[in-house]
Amino acid sequence: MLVTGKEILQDAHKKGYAVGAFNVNNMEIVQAIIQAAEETNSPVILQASQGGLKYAGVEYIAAMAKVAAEKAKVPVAIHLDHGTDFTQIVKCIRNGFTSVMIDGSKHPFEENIAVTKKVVEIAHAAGVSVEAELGKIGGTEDDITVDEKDATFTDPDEAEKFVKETGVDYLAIAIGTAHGPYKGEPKLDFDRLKTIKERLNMPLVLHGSSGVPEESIKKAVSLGINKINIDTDIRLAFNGAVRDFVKNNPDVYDPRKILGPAREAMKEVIKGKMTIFGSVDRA
Ligand SMILES: O=C(COP(=O)(O)O)N(O)CCCOP(=O)(O)O
Ligand SMILES: [Zn+2]
Repeated sequence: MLVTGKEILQDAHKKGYAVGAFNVNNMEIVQAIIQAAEETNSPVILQASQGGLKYAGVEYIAAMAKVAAEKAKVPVAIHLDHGTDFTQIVKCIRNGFTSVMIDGSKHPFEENIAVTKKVVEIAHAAGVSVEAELGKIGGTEDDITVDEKDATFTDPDEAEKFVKETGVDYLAIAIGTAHGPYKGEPKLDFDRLKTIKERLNMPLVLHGSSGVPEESIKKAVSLGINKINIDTDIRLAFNGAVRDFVKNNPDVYDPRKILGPAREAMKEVIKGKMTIFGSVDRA
């Protein structure tokens, strides 16, 4: 059933588990996520970045996600990931998204507060939940690039002021993760996470979670992470399955036969994440 991000994440926050937020760019990815959620009885967040909306069109993403959510036997929220453009954010709200991220992390602190407050006001008026970002999460994906040196961790004092002044529902924090594939093993600042959780006592979000070792993810969940963003690991599962199939079936040209195994491979990866996050049987 279609719910807001806040409904899903408040439960996760209260009971100490995390919910996967998986990026969608086409029908097979949407189906893989929903199948994984139903097979594990997990709540789940379908999310699209601005890059994903550019690729598929907001109407297509919204239509697929709404059908999927309304038919699903588990709670599903539809989330805009890394929204930076106010018009785009309003467009998502008008298209039925139940959660939006305003990523003001590239602005100075006071400006991040200002842009975030503006989105909270309009989103809450429409019954839509809001995620914001404080501190800079490094790494590269299609539309997001933050150099290592510019990646700055979230300051607990600033986080307290930020949340009080903006009224956001959940906060993406920078504690050592980065978007996209890792070169070495990411070292997460768990002490910082613990302090921020104690000070804010609200749902927290981890970006750049693909490739983070399982024990680090479990420790982050135990210390208060409740929404975990995954994109790269889904891309890698899709990519591997398609390449394998095409290599082994050079004469097959039916997209259903090529994309079907990719859907299955993505589903298995996503079910594994839900187990690690602790969202299994929480629906
Ligand atoms: O935090 C994450 C996922 O990080 P991961 O890929 O490292 O799992 N995200 O917000 C996904 C960002 C995807 O952006 P784009 O569609 O522009 O490439
Ligand atoms: Zn992200």
